[in-house]
Amino acid sequence: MRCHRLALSLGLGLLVGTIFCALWVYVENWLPFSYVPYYLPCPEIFNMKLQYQGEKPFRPVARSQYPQPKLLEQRPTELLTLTPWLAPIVSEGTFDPELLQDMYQPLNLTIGVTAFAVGRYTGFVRHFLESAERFFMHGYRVCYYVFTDDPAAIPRVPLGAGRQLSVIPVQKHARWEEVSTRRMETISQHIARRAHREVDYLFCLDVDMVFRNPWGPETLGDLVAAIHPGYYAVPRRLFPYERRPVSAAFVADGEGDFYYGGAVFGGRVARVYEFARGCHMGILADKANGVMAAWQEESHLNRRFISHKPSKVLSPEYLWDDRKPQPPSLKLIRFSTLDKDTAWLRS
Ligand SMILES: CC(=O)N[C@H]1[C@@H](OP(=O)(O)OP(=O)(O)OC[C@H]2O[C@@H](n3ccc(=O)[nH]c3=O)[C@H](O)[C@@H]2O)O[C@H](CO)[C@H](O)[C@@H]1O
Ligand SMILES: [Mn+2]
Repeated sequence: MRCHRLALSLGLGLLVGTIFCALWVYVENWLPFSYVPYYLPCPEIFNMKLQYQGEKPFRPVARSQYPQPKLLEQRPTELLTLTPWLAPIVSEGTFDPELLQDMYQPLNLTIGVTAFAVGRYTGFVRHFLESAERFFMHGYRVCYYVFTDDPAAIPRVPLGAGRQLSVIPVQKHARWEEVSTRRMETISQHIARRAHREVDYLFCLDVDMVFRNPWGPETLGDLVAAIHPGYYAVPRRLFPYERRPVSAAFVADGEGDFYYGGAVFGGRVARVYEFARGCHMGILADKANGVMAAWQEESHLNRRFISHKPSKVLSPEYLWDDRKPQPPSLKLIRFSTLDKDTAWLRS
């Protein structure tokens, strides 16, 4: 009998103990535990859990038929300031340079520039760099990446504080179209290998050009395109897009926003990587089919900007051509193509 009672009380004790433990674990989960000293104003913030919603993947624009935005829409001397997808179109008078300077300077940004100088194009580097030192992103850290087949021919232009030049050897291709087109491949590889660690923003520029007026933080954006000086007042059916459906750069009639120049594009380094890589993919697809697009990588760039809209558009102030007279709609020229002997350069 005694034995029976002992076993019963032991079992009961075990049951009570188990219930107590389970209750404790349950209650402990509900107790707001905190390692935060009492003097913090709102310790409960440390016990709050954020419900992260995975970042939505970017989807290319699928709709292709809609009215063309016109740069000279309002009055012949006034440029459009906003695209239909709400990207600012940057031109003199649309921004306050001092305000932008105050906003961007404390961010301590580094801006990269790529320029290719292959073959006789090495002759442009001095003028390009000297004018950039005068006008490009004044007061910011700048990394110039000059890609060349002849490093010895690149002049050592004196650079301002916080500005540096890297000369990167590249292979020379026999045809100039190949040199121009291969830039997309080289740029994306260079970003992946190196530039993504060194710069916040990257601009990819033609080297046969010169800066004539300030180019500042107003140009910074996620993905930046520049309107080509030859086609800013032209209906889009006359844009020199690639029109053969066999090419990956094909653009149908009735598609397109602005015709952008291949001489200027840029943005946040990660976005430039995606962009240049995408263009390179199109170029590779064309190559596999034995096709060279009408304006080489510029055709692929234009194709891609239709589905991957730029978040900021630079007016032709940022991509002008010295061979054209300055129109009344442009208050100043900031970056311009030099008059050059194309046949000699490319021979
Ligand atoms: C204003 C504008 O949008 N210009 C575009 C246009 O003509 P462009 O006549 O301006 O092309 P271009 O002769 O300047 O070549 C483009 C760039 O490739 C480099 N390069 C080219 C050839 C060479 O032998 N060595 C060399 O280094 C150099 O950096 C040059 O600036 O069409 C080209 C493709 O056909 C590019 O899309 C250019 O960006
Ligand atoms: Mn050029």
